[in-house]
Amino acid sequence: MLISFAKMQGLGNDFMVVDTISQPIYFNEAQIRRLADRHYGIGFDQLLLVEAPQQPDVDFHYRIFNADGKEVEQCGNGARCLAKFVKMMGLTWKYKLRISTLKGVISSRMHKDGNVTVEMGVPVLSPQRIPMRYAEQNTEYSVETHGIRHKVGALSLGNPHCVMTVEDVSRASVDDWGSAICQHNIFPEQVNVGFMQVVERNHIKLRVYERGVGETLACGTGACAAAAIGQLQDKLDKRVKVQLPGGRLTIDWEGDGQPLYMTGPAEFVFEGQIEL
Ligand SMILES: N[C@H](CCC[C@H](N)C(=O)O)C(=O)O
Repeated sequence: MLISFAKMQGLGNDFMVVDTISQPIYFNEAQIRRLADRHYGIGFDQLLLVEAPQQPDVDFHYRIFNADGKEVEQCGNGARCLAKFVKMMGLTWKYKLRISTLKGVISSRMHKDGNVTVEMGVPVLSPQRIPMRYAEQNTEYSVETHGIRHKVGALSLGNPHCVMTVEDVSRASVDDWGSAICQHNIFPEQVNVGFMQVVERNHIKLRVYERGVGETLACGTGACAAAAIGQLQDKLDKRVKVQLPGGRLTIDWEGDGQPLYMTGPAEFVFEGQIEL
């Protein structure tokens, strides 16, 4: 069976995007892993499936699968690419969309300069709902791996994130510490691990070890998590420029109980077909 897809990327975080409205298709974990392979397959960090809405006042439903084949709850860079994809493919004429995911509804707005702003929802801070095995909610938690006690902030944007502050991101042990913390038993569903360097109160550098992928060039929900955790720890202001290896996002957050807004680019790379 030939499947049409688009390859897209948001600051180098790359995606295979499939319209499953006009071509109803499902992929099992093994197929996703094969397609994600950068030698034997198409190569991507996440697979995004665009589906018809499952509830009123929503334009599309959107399913997200990491390169390891597992379905996850949210993807920020993917949401910007999806907004551009549905417009490009003529699935909508709208510039503002409401998009449901596994854990909630987000909304996107496309700007004339091609950038997309996504309202990413209200971050969840209670440990039990991240989920994280900690009784009390705090702005900082200790997570010990390899005899090192890491201090991290943690929250959920539908998907779980923790963020540590480092002096210099270019020297952070992203792979070693990232994989150890990601699989730490304090996070029953694993976790995305951010390494944040505070340059100024409105500017950070960030690298992210993503659950189910490893380090990516950019992570939209990771940028949101770092901006919010940095604000909660009184290190950052309400608007933060987040410099990731793949490029820059702007994150706005009015504080606890309010939604996060992420603004950045979304690029179409190529369209193709693949035999499943
Ligand atoms: N790896 C993440 C999903 C993708 C998030 C990222 N690509 C983004 O832009 O938010 C997780 O397992 O929760």
